[in-house]
Amino acid sequence: MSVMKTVSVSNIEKLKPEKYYPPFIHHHRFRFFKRTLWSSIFLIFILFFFIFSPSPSPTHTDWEKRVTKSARNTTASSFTVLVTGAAGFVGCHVSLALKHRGDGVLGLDNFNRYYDPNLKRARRKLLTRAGIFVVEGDINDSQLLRKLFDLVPFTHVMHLAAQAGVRYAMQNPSSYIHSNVNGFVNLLEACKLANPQPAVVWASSSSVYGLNSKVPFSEKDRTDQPASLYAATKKAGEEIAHTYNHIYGISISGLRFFTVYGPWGRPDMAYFFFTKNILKGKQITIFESANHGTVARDFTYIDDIVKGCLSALDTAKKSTGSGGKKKGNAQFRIYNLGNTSPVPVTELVTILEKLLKVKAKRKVVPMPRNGDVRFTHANISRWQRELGYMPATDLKSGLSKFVKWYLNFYSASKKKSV
Ligand SMILES: O=C(O)[C@H]1O[C@H](OP(=O)(O)OP(=O)(O)OC[C@H]2O[C@@H](n3ccc(=O)[nH]c3=O)[C@H](O)[C@@H]2O)[C@H](O)[C@@H](O)[C@@H]1O
Repeated sequence: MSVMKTVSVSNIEKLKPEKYYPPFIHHHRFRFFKRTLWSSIFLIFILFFFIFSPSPSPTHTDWEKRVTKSARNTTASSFTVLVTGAAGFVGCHVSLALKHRGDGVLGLDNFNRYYDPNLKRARRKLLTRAGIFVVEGDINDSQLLRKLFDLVPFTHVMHLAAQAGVRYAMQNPSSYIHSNVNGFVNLLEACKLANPQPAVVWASSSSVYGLNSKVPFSEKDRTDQPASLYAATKKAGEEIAHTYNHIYGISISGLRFFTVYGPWGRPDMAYFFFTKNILKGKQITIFESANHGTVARDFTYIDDIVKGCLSALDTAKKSTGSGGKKKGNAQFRIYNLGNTSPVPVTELVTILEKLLKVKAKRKVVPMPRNGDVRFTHANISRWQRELGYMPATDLKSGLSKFVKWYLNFYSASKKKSV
């Protein structure tokens, strides 16, 4: 008002177009400007968020749907199987075979870094294509296991998750206890409480025969002199399995695998890294026993092992307990799954040389004290008699299939990375 008084009318006329505003209007304009600015910034931020944020992670219900869909079987008489270690070598093959014949399969794998996780992820791609969902998680995670058992009434658990490898046990002993002892107990705890209780088929190892010298190894032979911590944890697994069978009525079948090899195999195994090194022109170290003695293995081809696993699942009887209570004696079995035809490691190298058409740079050294045993040889009469199967693949044919896969897989990955 005071301003109005001191300014003449003609001056006012002049001032108007020059935008004279009283102070309160100035104040409003400034607030309005500030608000608009902040709203625009906010809007831009929201826009950016929607445009550039990664696609939303699946909701919990999506995850549950994937779990139940994957585990759905095609006929009422087929199985619903939880396969632990599904992204592993044997796990991947067994999962595919089960799905192929109409069983519902849910995979579980922790994708650890013991060997190249890219290979595990490539195996997972195969499984996904076949309609198998692999849950990324550890068998030590009780909450996760409980959730899976709540969602799916598994009829069977094919337990193949483990810390594998004989020699690595000297570098990382606790990983063997973590997976092969703690993990196994944790899984059996979940099976014990499940309703219905599933029948469990799991992978033990030929290494439980340890320092035994009587061949071929029979399931009736002693298994109390393991040569490695790996073997000791597998032996512990067999005893733990017996306890859960005895107290809780879980039907359990242990399969003693004999040096399994084949396509999609494990890079930590000799046949695999020998192939890699022979192709690269690198030296390979071949162990020999005392007095230039032969070191040999009863190498068993993956397809034969898969058939062994499936026949063990097919002949597994139901568990008798429920909700942690035993209602009667349950089935307890152990089988050797071997080829029953041991081959010296030197011979394995000769076969690889022929298949790869490259001469290996061999260095023969005395077998270090690393947990390895001199030889393995399976007596498989029980497998034949009770599961009705005989392995059908000799080392030469099996390695030929492996080499074909190896060359294909790694030349394809190389092309992709270029
Ligand atoms: O059958 C089994 O129970 C076991 O078979 C394999 O263990 P292994 O038989 O020792 O297989 P590799 O590690 O592939 O060794 C095969 C042979 O090559 C020999 N070898 C290994 C490494 C090397 O540098 N040089 C060498 O001569 C070993 O002494 C052995 O005789 C697996 O690694 C174990 O996980 C499995 O449980």
